Amino acid sequence: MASELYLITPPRLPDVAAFCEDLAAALDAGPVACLQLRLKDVEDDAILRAADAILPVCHQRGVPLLMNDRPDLAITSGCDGCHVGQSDTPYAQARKLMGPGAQIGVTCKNSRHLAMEAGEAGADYVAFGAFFPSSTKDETTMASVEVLEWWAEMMTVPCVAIGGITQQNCAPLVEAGADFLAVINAVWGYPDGPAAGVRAFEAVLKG
Ligand SMILES: Cc1ncc(COP(=O)(O)OP(=O)(O)O)c(N)n1
Ligand SMILES: Cc1nc(C(=O)O)sc1CCOP(=O)(O)O
Ligand SMILES: [Mg+2]
Repeated sequence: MASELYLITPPRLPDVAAFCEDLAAALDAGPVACLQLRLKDVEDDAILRAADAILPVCHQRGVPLLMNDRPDLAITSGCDGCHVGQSDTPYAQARKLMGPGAQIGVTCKNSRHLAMEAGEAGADYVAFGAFFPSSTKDETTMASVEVLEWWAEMMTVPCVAIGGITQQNCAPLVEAGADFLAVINAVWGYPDGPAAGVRAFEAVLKG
């Protein structure tokens, strides 16, 4: 069983140019399956400027960029897809806006029902979490490893695990069958820098 790294940006990017240097180093350090641009409480203009700078860094390395929350901004900025939560644009509307070629994922917390609904509707992945307390996001629903095991055994739609995941605690999620581990702080806040954070995940994930 193999899991891949799904990287998410920090929630604020005060210096986008400096972030792009860190991002390039991180993507060059080891395998990253995709990047999600997740800026919270930030003006649309700033999100679009960030996407403009980040997109070439990703695409030069063959890494798709997904926009969090906002399929409309995903389209404007040329992102490859988007991630929507249960309080965001509904999946069906996101798909209608972005079209069949976009990669669209849906937050399903710890709910088999939400995941089956999203999977049947055509989501490219379902996301379960939070598996551990997160220093990035306070308000989360805790998820169990069992929901991952059940999904991985029963379904073919890929599943993402998120929430407080680190190089040290991710092994049970990998064993449970998570296709992707979505990570913020364990890479961007890694003591030796983001590139070292990606390398540390690579070492764990390749077993
Ligand atoms: C891969 C992935 N999984 C879950 C989330 C959380 O989405 P949501 O519940 O909409 O919360 P916010 O991220 O918008 O705060 C995610 N972004 N990515
Ligand atoms: C964005 C997000 N969504 C979550 C959920 O449970 O749906 S947890 C989370 C934060 C993930 O960041 P970190 O890897 O730093 O914990
Ligand atoms: Mg959201």
